[in-house]
Amino acid sequence: MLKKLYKVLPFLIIALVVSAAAALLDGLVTRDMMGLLDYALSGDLEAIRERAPKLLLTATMMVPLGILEVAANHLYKRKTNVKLKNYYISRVFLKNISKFQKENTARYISAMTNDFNTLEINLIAVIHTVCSNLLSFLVGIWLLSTVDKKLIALAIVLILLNLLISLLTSKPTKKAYKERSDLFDDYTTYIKEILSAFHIVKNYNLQERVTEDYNKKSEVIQQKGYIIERLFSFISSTQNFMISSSIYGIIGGVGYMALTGKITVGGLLLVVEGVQRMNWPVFQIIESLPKLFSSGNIIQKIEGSLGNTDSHVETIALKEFKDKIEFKDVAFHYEEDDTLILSDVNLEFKKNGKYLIVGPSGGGKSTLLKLFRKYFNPTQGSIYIDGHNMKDVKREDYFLKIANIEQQVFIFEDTVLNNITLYKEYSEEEINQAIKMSGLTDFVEKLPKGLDTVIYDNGRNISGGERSRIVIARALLNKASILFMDEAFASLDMERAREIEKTILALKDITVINVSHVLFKDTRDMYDRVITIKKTAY
Ligand SMILES: Nc1ncnc2c1ncn2[C@@H]1O[C@H](COP(=O)(O)OP(=O)(O)OP(=O)(O)O)[C@@H](O)[C@H]1O
Repeated sequence: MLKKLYKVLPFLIIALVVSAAAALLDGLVTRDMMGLLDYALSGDLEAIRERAPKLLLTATMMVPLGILEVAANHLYKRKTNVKLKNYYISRVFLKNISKFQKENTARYISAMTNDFNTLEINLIAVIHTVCSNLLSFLVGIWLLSTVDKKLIALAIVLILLNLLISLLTSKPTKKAYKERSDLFDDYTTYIKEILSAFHIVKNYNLQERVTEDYNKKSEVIQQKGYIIERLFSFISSTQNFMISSSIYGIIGGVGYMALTGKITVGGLLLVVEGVQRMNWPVFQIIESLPKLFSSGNIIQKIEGSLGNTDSHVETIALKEFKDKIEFKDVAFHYEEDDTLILSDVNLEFKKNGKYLIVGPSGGGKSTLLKLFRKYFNPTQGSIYIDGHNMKDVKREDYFLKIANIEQQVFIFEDTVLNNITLYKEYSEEEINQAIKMSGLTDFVEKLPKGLDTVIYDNGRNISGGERSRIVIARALLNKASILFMDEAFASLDMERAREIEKTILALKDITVINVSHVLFKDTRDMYDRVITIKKTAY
């Protein structure tokens, strides 16, 4: 993940160059002003007249440079945030479907919200803060060195002292941030759960209990936030003390030099100004370093959520489904349980054939479909597509050939049209045909804006049957070679289900594999084969 930061290095460099220019210009203005003060005290009006316009011009340039500095910093932060988030989401989508489904999605939500926010503040902003403050600090040293080079040694002592505090405090800071991030994972899971179970909470009058639990969890998170703040206030006050003592030491030293006539009044003020200029950057750097160090743990945690990816390399490209899919001596059990769900499966599915899979509840029908869909590989035996072991077939090629109609329907918060086409280009005729075949014509005609009507919140404003017909239209439009259906008609009335099933079974150029509890007498004969799965696991 850190490697991605190299890609935004040019933006960081631009931001720092602008910051350096602004700090240098500021330093020059300060130095020249103190010079003018010395001329004023010595009554040299000629020198003042000569230098004042130049100083005024230089000082005016500070305004546009300041604006540019803010803009460049903002650009760097924006680019970096977007880059890291892009990297994360694209890696998440590289995950195998089965592995992803096994994990708690709250982990990703927490990473994409809380952990990325922490990184934005503790890593992305801090990298810029540390570098730009270092530049301001160097300008401060330069100002001191124009008065007396020995003062640089004092500045170095100041840095070392504060660096030591940072290192000493970084360990507890790291720990507190990691604990807080883990707490956020649990918290997100919990919120996700109570919101998904909203109706159960209301129906069973569990509001009080849930509110109490929620308050307790919020309290723990707030407490952890308070511990982090307390830690930082301790760090800041110790640093304040160290920095103030060092500054007073330096000011005392140059005060003595001024009294003994070793430096001018302008020089004295320049030293005070230089020290002040070093004070703020040092404070900022030291405050930021523990945050920067704590980012390592968060990055590790984010990277951890990206693990668990399939390492098997698929080598076979599949241009077209030409002939058949065969299950040869296939047995399967889920990773976390040794009980065989399927065993001795020897089946052949011909291209454009129509197959119905029936069997008892828990018999393994959906599991068989998951093997078909490449969510899992068989524990024993193999599945072949056109003679190629399915395990080695590139999933992106295979997924282009298949369409799915499942019981669990997902509808995007978008128009009916986009939900049917899934943002791909189809002709009007193709779209109308899919709408007709899935029995959506009446529904679309009644909609206030027709196909442009927006469906809200996973289909809140439409019925279960309408949602499932949208998904049927989506699958038909996709013109896949193989259509997998898992209790696809469960939310439809018998009449409509039978009608759509007939339409689908009448399609010539598609292989249909339909898992269903229900077997209609009048569609039975339209299938090439009805396969009954027997329950293996008891
Ligand atoms: N992800 C999983 N991890 C472990 N066991 C699972 C998993 N999914 C399903 N099972 C188990 O596998 C068995 C078969 O489940 P499956 O969903 O394939 O059956 P099914 O025939 O489709 O049932 P139904 O008709 O009730 O949907 C069940 O005993 C189930 O508990």
